Amino acid sequence: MSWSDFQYEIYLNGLTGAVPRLPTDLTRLEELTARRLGPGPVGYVAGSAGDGSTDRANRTALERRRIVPRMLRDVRERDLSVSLSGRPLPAPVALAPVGVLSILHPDAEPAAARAAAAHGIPYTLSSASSTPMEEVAEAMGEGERWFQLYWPKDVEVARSFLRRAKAAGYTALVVTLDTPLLSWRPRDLDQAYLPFLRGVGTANYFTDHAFRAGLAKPVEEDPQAAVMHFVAMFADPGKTWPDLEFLRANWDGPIVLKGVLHPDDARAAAEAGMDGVVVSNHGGRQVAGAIAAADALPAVADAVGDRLTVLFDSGVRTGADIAKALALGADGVLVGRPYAYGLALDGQAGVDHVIRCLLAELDLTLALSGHTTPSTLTREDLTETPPGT
Ligand SMILES: Cc1cc2nc3c(=O)[nH]c(=O)nc-3n(C[C@H](O)[C@H](O)[C@H](O)COP(=O)(O)O)c2cc1C
Ligand SMILES: O=C(O)C(=O)c1ccccc1
Repeated sequence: MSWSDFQYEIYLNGLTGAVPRLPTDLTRLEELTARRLGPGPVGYVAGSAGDGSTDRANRTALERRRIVPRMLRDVRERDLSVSLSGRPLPAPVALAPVGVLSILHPDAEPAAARAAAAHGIPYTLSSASSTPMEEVAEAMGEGERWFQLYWPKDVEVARSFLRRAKAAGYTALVVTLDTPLLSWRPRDLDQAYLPFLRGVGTANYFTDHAFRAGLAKPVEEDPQAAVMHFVAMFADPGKTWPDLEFLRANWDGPIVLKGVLHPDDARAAAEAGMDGVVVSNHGGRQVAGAIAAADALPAVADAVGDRLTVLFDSGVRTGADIAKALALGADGVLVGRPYAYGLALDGQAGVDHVIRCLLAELDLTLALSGHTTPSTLTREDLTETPPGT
């Protein structure tokens, strides 16, 4: 079975007049979602920080890199599987943590988790999910189960989350560093729309005994106060590098730091005993004016690629984008908004569609560029068009 069999499946279905329910060019999903959903939810998902310049730069930085295909290399047999920190994966792709998915579809996180599990692709559950982590863990099946931690101010809640995640069978911890505060997001500000203030994205907190212990009244009696407590404690702008010892001491699996853009921060992650980094600017949602993630990737890969697993996200929309990220030094990529739109448009089937499109296109991109495995892609396979041309 090859990932690109999906291509033939689509053509064969076409013989009976059927066409795919969603477009196979995933860059079209945002516009379709915008037509389907209200302006609040779509603004929240599609929006980004400030003037949107980093969001756009993420795409431009990938588009400026062009693949230089090689010919006559026998590409009949291909294998997309990789090993990340010694764990085998069927392809160098995972679903990024995206909080509050119930604003997009009632089936929310469990649907995304099931779609990923059906392909053996890791799903990263956000701390700010609309469904408690235990319930989503069930939906993830027996493969990898990644949990993303927003590192709370309250150390008891942090401890409790790590304990619960371990008990629920999560295999890796993804700690997001770039969101100690929520950024300036004009699309949300102009609509006065924030999901948490409407009680979405708090499921892990409201079910947590340590969180509940910090409330004057039970959540059920004063939900508004519970929401305000969540907003005040879900992240901590006071944390510094030595605090990572707490995570190492309280989590005995792999730890990946998400939101690293400077090679010195990547080196600090290695020195702190971390297992990996995600080169990411949070899909342009945090620092408007930040470096494009693809522009930051090569220096981080050079600094720690031999010591840490280097993952990448922010701007991946096509199989070719994945190939480019791998060529720039990533071991794997996370995909954010595309699967969120897939969920919004067609629930679990929509997420399945997004995964199949990305992996089929990656398989074909590799083959047509002269590769049979992700591991042979290097910077030599890319050219870079100077900015502004
Ligand atoms: C609606 C939305 C919610 C997000 N929630 C989280 C989150 O809870 N935790 C986190 O670490 N990242 C979160 N992210 C960032 C993604 O994990 C990822 O870094 C980003 O979406 C990648 O960029 P892309 O959307 O261009 O693929 C969120 C992104 C979006 C669009
Ligand atoms: O919106 C986001 O980008 C995000 O990361 C987030 C932060 C807090 C709660 C839910 C999602």
